[in-house]
Amino acid sequence: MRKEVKVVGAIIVQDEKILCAQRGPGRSLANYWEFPGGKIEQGESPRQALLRELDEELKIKVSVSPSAFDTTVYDYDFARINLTTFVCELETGVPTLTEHVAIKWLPAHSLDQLEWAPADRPAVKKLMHESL
Ligand SMILES: Nc1nc2c([nH]c(=O)n2[C@H]2C[C@H](O)[C@@H](COP(=O)(O)OP(=O)(O)OP(=O)(O)O)O2)c(=O)[nH]1
Repeated sequence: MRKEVKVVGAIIVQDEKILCAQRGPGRSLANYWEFPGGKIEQGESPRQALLRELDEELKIKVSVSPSAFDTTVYDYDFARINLTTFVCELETGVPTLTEHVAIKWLPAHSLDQLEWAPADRPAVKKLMHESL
Protein backbone atom coordinates (compact mmCIF):
# COMPACT_ATOMS: atom_id res chain seq x y z
CA MET A 1 0.00 0.00 0.00
CA ARG A 2 1.15 3.50 -0.74
CA LYS A 3 2.24 5.48 2.28
CA GLU A 4 -0.03 8.37 3.13
CA VAL A 5 1.51 11.68 4.15
CA LYS A 6 -0.62 13.50 6.69
CA VAL A 7 -0.82 17.22 6.05
CA VAL A 8 -2.78 19.96 7.82
CA GLY A 9 -3.97 23.20 6.26
CA ALA A 10 -5.35 26.34 7.91
CA ILE A 11 -8.42 28.13 6.58
CA ILE A 12 -7.63 31.45 8.23
CA VAL A 13 -10.64 33.74 8.32
CA GLN A 14 -10.54 37.46 9.04
CA ASP A 15 -13.16 40.07 8.15
CA GLU A 16 -15.03 37.41 6.14
CA LYS A 17 -12.03 36.76 3.94
CA ILE A 18 -9.85 33.68 3.69
CA LEU A 19 -6.08 33.68 3.51
CA CYS A 20 -4.76 31.96 0.38
CA ALA A 21 -1.04 31.26 -0.01
CA GLN A 22 0.93 30.59 -3.17
CA ARG A 23 3.66 27.95 -3.12
CA GLY A 24 7.06 28.98 -4.37
CA PRO A 25 9.06 27.51 -7.26
CA GLY A 26 11.42 24.54 -6.92
CA ARG A 27 9.23 22.34 -4.71
CA SER A 28 6.30 19.99 -5.15
CA LEU A 29 3.18 21.69 -6.52
CA ALA A 30 5.16 24.83 -7.38
CA ASN A 31 3.05 27.97 -7.89
CA TYR A 32 -0.24 26.35 -6.85
CA TRP A 33 -2.33 28.03 -4.17
CA GLU A 34 -2.87 26.26 -0.86
CA PHE A 35 -3.90 26.68 2.73
CA PRO A 36 -0.79 27.35 4.81
CA GLY A 37 0.30 24.41 6.91
CA GLY A 38 2.35 21.31 6.24
CA LYS A 39 3.24 17.79 7.23
CA ILE A 40 2.39 16.48 10.68
CA GLU A 41 5.57 15.39 12.40
CA GLN A 42 5.88 12.31 14.56
CA GLY A 43 4.27 12.76 17.97
CA GLU A 44 2.35 15.89 16.97
CA SER A 45 -1.39 16.35 16.98
CA PRO A 46 -2.88 17.98 13.86
CA ARG A 47 -3.47 21.13 15.91
CA GLN A 48 0.12 21.25 17.17
CA ALA A 49 1.43 20.79 13.62
CA LEU A 50 -0.76 23.62 12.38
CA LEU A 51 0.37 26.00 15.14
CA ARG A 52 4.03 25.15 14.49
CA GLU A 53 3.77 25.52 10.71
CA LEU A 54 1.93 28.84 10.89
CA ASP A 55 4.48 30.21 13.31
CA GLU A 56 7.36 29.03 11.07
CA GLU A 57 5.89 29.94 7.69
CA LEU A 58 3.87 33.08 8.30
CA LYS A 59 5.00 34.23 11.76
CA ILE A 60 1.44 34.26 13.09
CA LYS A 61 -0.49 32.73 15.96
CA VAL A 62 -4.02 31.47 15.39
CA SER A 63 -6.84 29.78 17.24
CA VAL A 64 -7.92 26.51 15.66
CA SER A 65 -11.51 25.21 15.50
CA PRO A 66 -11.95 22.05 17.54
CA SER A 67 -13.19 19.99 14.61
CA ALA A 68 -11.84 19.60 11.10
CA PHE A 69 -13.53 21.34 8.17
CA ASP A 70 -12.66 18.73 5.54
CA THR A 71 -10.38 15.77 4.90
CA THR A 72 -9.35 14.76 1.40
CA VAL A 73 -6.96 12.06 0.25
CA TYR A 74 -5.31 12.82 -3.06
CA ASP A 75 -2.90 10.65 -5.05
CA TYR A 76 -0.22 12.83 -6.57
CA ASP A 77 2.50 11.19 -8.63
CA PHE A 78 5.01 11.93 -5.83
CA ALA A 79 2.89 10.89 -2.81
CA ARG A 80 -0.55 10.17 -1.43
CA ILE A 81 -1.48 13.23 0.59
CA ASN A 82 -4.11 13.16 3.33
CA LEU A 83 -5.02 16.82 3.77
CA THR A 84 -7.14 17.89 6.74
CA THR A 85 -8.18 21.52 6.95
CA PHE A 86 -9.28 23.49 10.01
CA VAL A 87 -10.96 26.86 10.21
CA CYS A 88 -8.70 29.24 12.17
CA GLU A 89 -8.82 32.80 13.40
CA LEU A 90 -5.82 35.09 13.30
CA GLU A 91 -4.82 35.95 16.88
CA THR A 92 -1.49 37.75 16.66
CA GLY A 93 1.04 38.75 14.03
CA VAL A 94 0.87 39.96 10.46
CA PRO A 95 1.26 37.20 7.87
CA THR A 96 4.82 37.45 6.59
CA LEU A 97 6.10 35.64 3.50
CA THR A 98 8.95 33.27 4.30
CA GLU A 99 8.25 30.26 2.06
CA HIS A 100 5.28 31.36 0.03
CA VAL A 101 5.62 33.80 -2.86
CA ALA A 102 2.28 35.55 -2.35
CA ILE A 103 -0.78 35.67 -0.15
CA LYS A 104 -4.27 36.92 -0.94
CA TRP A 105 -7.31 37.46 1.25
CA LEU A 106 -10.40 36.46 -0.72
CA PRO A 107 -14.09 36.12 0.12
CA ALA A 108 -15.23 32.49 -0.10
CA HIS A 109 -17.20 33.09 -3.30
CA SER A 110 -14.02 34.24 -5.12
CA LEU A 111 -11.76 31.35 -4.18
CA ASP A 112 -12.09 29.78 -7.62
CA GLN A 113 -10.12 32.69 -9.12
CA LEU A 114 -6.99 30.84 -8.05
CA GLU A 115 -5.31 27.65 -9.23
CA TRP A 116 -5.55 25.48 -6.11
CA ALA A 117 -3.44 22.40 -5.38
CA PRO A 118 -5.61 19.43 -6.42
CA ALA A 119 -5.95 18.09 -2.84
CA ASP A 120 -7.43 21.44 -1.78
CA ARG A 121 -10.21 21.56 -4.37
CA PRO A 122 -12.88 19.69 -2.35
CA ALA A 123 -12.39 22.05 0.63
CA VAL A 124 -12.43 25.08 -1.68
CA LYS A 125 -15.66 23.89 -3.25
CA LYS A 126 -17.20 23.35 0.18
CA LEU A 127 -16.12 26.83 1.32
CA MET A 128 -17.71 28.37 -1.77
CA HIS A 129 -21.04 26.67 -1.15
CA GLU A 130 -21.38 26.64 2.64
CA SER A 131 -21.32 29.36 5.19
CA LEU A 132 -18.71 28.91 7.91
N1 LIG B 1 0.78 23.05 3.38
C1 LIG B 1 -0.04 22.54 2.47
N2 LIG B 1 0.40 21.50 1.71
C2 LIG B 1 -0.44 21.03 0.80
C3 LIG B 1 -1.74 21.57 0.60
N3 LIG B 1 -2.33 20.89 -0.40
C4 LIG B 1 -1.47 19.95 -0.84
O1 LIG B 1 -1.65 19.15 -1.75
N4 LIG B 1 -0.30 20.04 -0.10
C5 LIG B 1 0.87 19.16 -0.27
C6 LIG B 1 2.10 19.89 -0.72
C7 LIG B 1 3.23 19.08 -0.12
O2 LIG B 1 3.51 17.98 -0.98
C8 LIG B 1 2.63 18.56 1.16
C9 LIG B 1 2.94 19.45 2.35
O3 LIG B 1 4.27 19.57 2.49
P1 LIG B 1 4.96 20.80 3.19
O4 LIG B 1 4.31 22.07 2.79
O5 LIG B 1 5.09 20.48 4.63
O6 LIG B 1 6.40 20.68 2.71
P2 LIG B 1 7.11 20.85 1.33
O7 LIG B 1 6.50 21.89 0.49
O8 LIG B 1 8.55 20.97 1.70
O9 LIG B 1 6.81 19.45 0.68
P3 LIG B 1 7.67 18.68 -0.36
O10 LIG B 1 8.14 19.70 -1.38
O11 LIG B 1 8.76 18.06 0.45
O12 LIG B 1 6.67 17.69 -0.91
O13 LIG B 1 1.20 18.59 0.98
C10 LIG B 1 -2.17 22.65 1.41
O14 LIG B 1 -3.28 23.18 1.29
N5 LIG B 1 -1.27 23.10 2.33
